[in-house]
Amino acid sequence: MTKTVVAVDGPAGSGKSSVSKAAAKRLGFAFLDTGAAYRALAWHVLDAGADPEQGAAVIASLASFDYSIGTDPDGYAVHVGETDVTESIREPRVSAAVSAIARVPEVRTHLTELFRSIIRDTDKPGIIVEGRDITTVVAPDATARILLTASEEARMSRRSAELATESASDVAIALQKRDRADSRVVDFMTAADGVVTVDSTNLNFDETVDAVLDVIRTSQEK
Ligand SMILES: Nc1ncnc2c1ncn2[C@@H]1O[C@H](COP(=O)(O)OP(=O)(O)O)[C@@H](O)[C@H]1O
Ligand SMILES: Nc1ccn([C@@H]2O[C@H](COP(=O)(O)OP(=O)(O)O)[C@@H](O)[C@H]2O)c(=O)n1
Repeated sequence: MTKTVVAVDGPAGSGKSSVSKAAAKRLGFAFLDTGAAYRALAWHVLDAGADPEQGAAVIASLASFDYSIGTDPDGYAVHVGETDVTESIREPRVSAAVSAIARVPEVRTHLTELFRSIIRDTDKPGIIVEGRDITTVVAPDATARILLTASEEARMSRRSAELATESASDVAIALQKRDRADSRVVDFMTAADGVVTVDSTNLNFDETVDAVLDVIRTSQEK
């Protein structure tokens, strides 16, 4: 049986991770959070005391980047070497550093290869892969390709509801800044040819999961 690959892209806070995870659980599929890898590399660069703005230092750190991530949608751990970084990669200092390392072409090539090998190796009937360039670069031949969007206002209020320790305005500013920096590298605000847009602005969580499952079902029938 051929493996179903589902590619999901979109801006920060659009629901990529939570919605993809829920859809993967419903389908018995694996789930891959590619943003976690970019975050883990940013963590690794900071941990080594290197400057994430220095492309050469970031490229040099790839050699010692011993990364692993689980693909179980019920819970996955992210490791760099022996260190469990599942929680620490969500810290604001990592979020603030990640766009700088993500714009280095050598980083993108390295991580794209890693994602493709994880997709190849999964033993589940399918995998949902979410990020910024999955529909266009990592898996342009995916069975289903989805751009998950939501208004900036909805994305910011969802994200600030999650991060109780920070003020809503700090979260909003950081999110806008990261989206702006990221969209200079990859276009995740407009759907490429053949990519289906799911706008979750006026959908609740379950309705968004259902909309994504519908797109997957329709693509599998083709
Ligand atoms: N349609 C929706 N309606 C309400 N809340 C949502 C919806 N989709 C996602 N969320 C919530 O928004 C927050 C951000 O979602 P997340 O999956 O982390 O986004 P992303 O991975 O795109 O950054 C999460 O708390 C999630 O539960
Ligand atoms: N496919 C991807 C995924 C993430 N990224 C980068 O990784 C960062 C973190 O991604 P994420 O998906 O964890 O971010 P959130 O949208 O969940 O906050 C993004 O801000 C991008 O800089 C990327 O460049 N390409």
